[in-house]
Amino acid sequence: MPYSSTEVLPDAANPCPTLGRVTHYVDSEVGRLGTVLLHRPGPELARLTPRNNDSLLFDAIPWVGRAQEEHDAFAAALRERGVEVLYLATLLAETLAVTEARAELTEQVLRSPRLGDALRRRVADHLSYLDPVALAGVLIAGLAHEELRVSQERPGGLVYALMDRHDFVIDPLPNLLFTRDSALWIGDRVGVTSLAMPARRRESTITHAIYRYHPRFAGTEFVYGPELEHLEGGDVLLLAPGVLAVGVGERTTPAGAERLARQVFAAGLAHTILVVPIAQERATMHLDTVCTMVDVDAVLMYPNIANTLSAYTMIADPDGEPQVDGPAPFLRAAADAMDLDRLRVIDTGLDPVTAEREQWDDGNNTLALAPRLCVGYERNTQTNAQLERAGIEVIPIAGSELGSGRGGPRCMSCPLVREPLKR
Ligand SMILES: NC(=[NH2+])NCCC[C@H](N)C(=O)O
Repeated sequence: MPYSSTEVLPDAANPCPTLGRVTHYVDSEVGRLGTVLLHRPGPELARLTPRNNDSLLFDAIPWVGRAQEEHDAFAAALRERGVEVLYLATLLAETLAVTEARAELTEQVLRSPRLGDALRRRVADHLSYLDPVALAGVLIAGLAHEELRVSQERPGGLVYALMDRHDFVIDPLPNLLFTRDSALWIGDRVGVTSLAMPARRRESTITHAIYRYHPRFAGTEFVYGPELEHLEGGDVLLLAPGVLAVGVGERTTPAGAERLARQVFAAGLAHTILVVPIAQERATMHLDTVCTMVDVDAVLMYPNIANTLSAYTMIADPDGEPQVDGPAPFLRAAADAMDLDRLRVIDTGLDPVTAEREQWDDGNNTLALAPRLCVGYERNTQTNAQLERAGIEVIPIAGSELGSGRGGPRCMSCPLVREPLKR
């Protein structure tokens, strides 16, 4: 079955420079991690206030300097294990050196109907003077009312005059930190996702531009686009080569899961998609908040739902049309699709209260660096102890500030290269 192409195997042991064409390839959650995309949090986090943190999807006001230290330690832990770390802001600045990319990203910001013509002209003029690094900074951290100078020669019009001092002319993107959600790789193709929450929609204009215009990604084919039905990367797990699980709930819609199935079937990237309904709540906004993989046949799962999670199985009929079957218990359906007798479950909590606390703090959201080796937040002591007992090594990282956005190591990383799993 042509669901993965073997001609494009990457050399994971051989890190590549940011510029120049490289082969990217991911066919599982656990194959040895070669390259990952991170975003070091910056001034966009300093935009969070008690007035806007809810709509910007943060549960607290992070201490920016400490969040950066925690993030640097996360990146260092990955590099120490031979992982190439790419930074989104660097790729964005390099992308903005391409004239079409700069024009497109600027135009997308200016298109906002909130601006009005006079302010739009003023913002266009302001942005036109910025070099690629500074423009990348504004696209990420936004532009505050106070940061835009207006005068008689450079008027901001009625909109600027009536704007609250605390409003943004360009909204910041504090959730770019969670690079998992705005794009995903399946095999050698990238999918730019379609984010559900208004505070995050503009993120995919950035990932779309990077993957279309940055020389490193020249020729990469797309398996999903931001104009399609809602789909977020945190909901997509590559259970095994050819087998995907897609959570549907607060973010990814059933229509998004069905669209992804059509696209991956048409591209020959998978033969089975398991669609997993999850509660439409903040605590379980993505499938990866309750389930991540830690070995080729093992998942770390929130115990309070492990036995109630169900799945609809989609396979392609001979015309490529998705056929839906189920629901069936998720663990059974997954094992069948993965051709295993059973999927091992590492239970995260000892009692329901500890489980609930550690799930909230992203205990279930681990990033596998290889089979049986993962990164997890150190604060989830009981979850990590359970993992160690099950023979999974945990690299603990601090996340007291990073965690205030409700995302753990998996959310904060988008793998671009993993060693292919042997089938
Ligand atoms: N893959 C994930 N679980 N991502 C977590 C994203 C958290 C982010 N604050 C949001 O609400 O969108």
